Amino acid sequence: KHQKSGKLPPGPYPFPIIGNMLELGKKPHQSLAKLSKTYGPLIYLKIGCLDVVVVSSPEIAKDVLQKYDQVFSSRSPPSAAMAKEHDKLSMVWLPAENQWRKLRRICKEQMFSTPRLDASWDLRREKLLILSDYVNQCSVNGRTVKIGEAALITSLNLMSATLFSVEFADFNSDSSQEFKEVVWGVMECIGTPNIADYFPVLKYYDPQGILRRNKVYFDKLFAIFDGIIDERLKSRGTSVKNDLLDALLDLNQKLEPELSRDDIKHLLLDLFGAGADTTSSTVEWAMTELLRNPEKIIKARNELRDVIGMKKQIQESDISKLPYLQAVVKETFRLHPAAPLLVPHKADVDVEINGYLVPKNAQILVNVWASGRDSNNWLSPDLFMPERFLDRETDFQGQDFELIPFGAGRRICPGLPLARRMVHLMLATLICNFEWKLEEGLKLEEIDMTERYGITLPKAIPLEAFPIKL
Ligand code: HEM
Repeated sequence: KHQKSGKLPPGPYPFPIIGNMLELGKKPHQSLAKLSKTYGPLIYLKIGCLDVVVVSSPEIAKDVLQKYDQVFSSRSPPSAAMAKEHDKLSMVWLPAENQWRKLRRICKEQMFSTPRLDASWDLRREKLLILSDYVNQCSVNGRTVKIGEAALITSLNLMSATLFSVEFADFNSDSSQEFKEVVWGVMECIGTPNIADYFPVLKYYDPQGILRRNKVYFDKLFAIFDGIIDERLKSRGTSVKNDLLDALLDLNQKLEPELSRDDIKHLLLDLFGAGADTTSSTVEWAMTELLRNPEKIIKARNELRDVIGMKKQIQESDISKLPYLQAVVKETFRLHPAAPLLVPHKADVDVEINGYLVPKNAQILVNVWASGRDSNNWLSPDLFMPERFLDRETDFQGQDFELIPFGAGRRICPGLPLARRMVHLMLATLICNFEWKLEEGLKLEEIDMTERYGITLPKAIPLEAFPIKL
């Protein structure tokens, strides 16, 4: 039981039983940003039975994610994550202890380190050609491209290439549709506000049926993974792929296995679940901002042409030579962080922050969406202005707390190095050899900018535009 002596952070007055639940509304990141304007950068809410503490300034985010990192690195898994005992096996939801540390280490060593990523680049290269061919076809046939969908299929392709050299999501195939829908379904289940998360007695009743739906999606996904694993086990004798799946199976087949088959399937689920939608919605927002700002897309294209030349395919090693494109990506992360409240952390013990008590077991939300749009941190925060990053060193790798779309500290997104490559590559592919026209009659300033809240923050109305081959 936590000591009641300390003073809780300020916040709106809670109603009986539901507490401040109604304050969250349909877009919690926006409602919470508003509340922090009234109550300050550290606020306290009671949501049902849950203590919730919301952080909205870089300074306090640094306290939580760096200074007191150790006591704020647990999670309280949402009840949707209990499907197939995912909460007990998953890198995303495990507490920051041994099994979690092992999974993070394996991912880093086998997949996300620079040498590993450089070595798997060839597998990703052709998936970008598929994207470019698809856009080209749309241009020939005078059809629009749904940017978010094309980016999602490409993310799934790039990730399945990196993870197990297999292609799931061909642009037209049935299997791609199914895989895409399953991944979307999982995201929706985890992202839908679930009353059972705020009233633990409801956990086992699953009043909204979210847990049941999620189980069905997990079963489908595991059936796909089982198929891939079985096939690989058969072919391993004769051919070596040397991808993540081979590395995981090596660990599984050691005399004293480091990973069970279940561990492997839950890990793959985490990687696809956490990586696909975040990456593709970032690309969709970047293209949306660029289409609204024609002079900026031209600037980005000119830079690409200077550096890589016309018609040539971008290489991952080119990214570091493209400061303007990098600035476009940073500016997109500032205004449209894919996980606006990060993934909730949990306090293991009572901690005093900024003179206030953050009680044990409180859920900690870091509102990176709010600090990205806060005029205390940014000049003209509402303007899309990549130029602001050209003369400052700020990066999104977890050191500069005014820009932490991937979090910071020990829970920082492990997929960051791959995500960084994928986002730049997809954008470069879409920008370099194509001009984009909006649908008939739609004016630049009419592009809808509404966000749809979930665990990620995609555009509510998908962006569609006509490509014109240059
Ligand atoms: C633009 C793309 C991406 C963004 C914005 C993003 C953002 C994030 C954020 C904010 C977190 C939570 C950090 C925290 O708890 O404080 C996270 C966790 C995670 N991300 Fe990403 N991510 C992206 C892409 C990826 C990719 C491509 C992968 C894998 C291939 C991935 C795998 C994960 C995993 C496994 C976790 C959980 C880590 C843990 O709890 O220890 N993410 N990501």
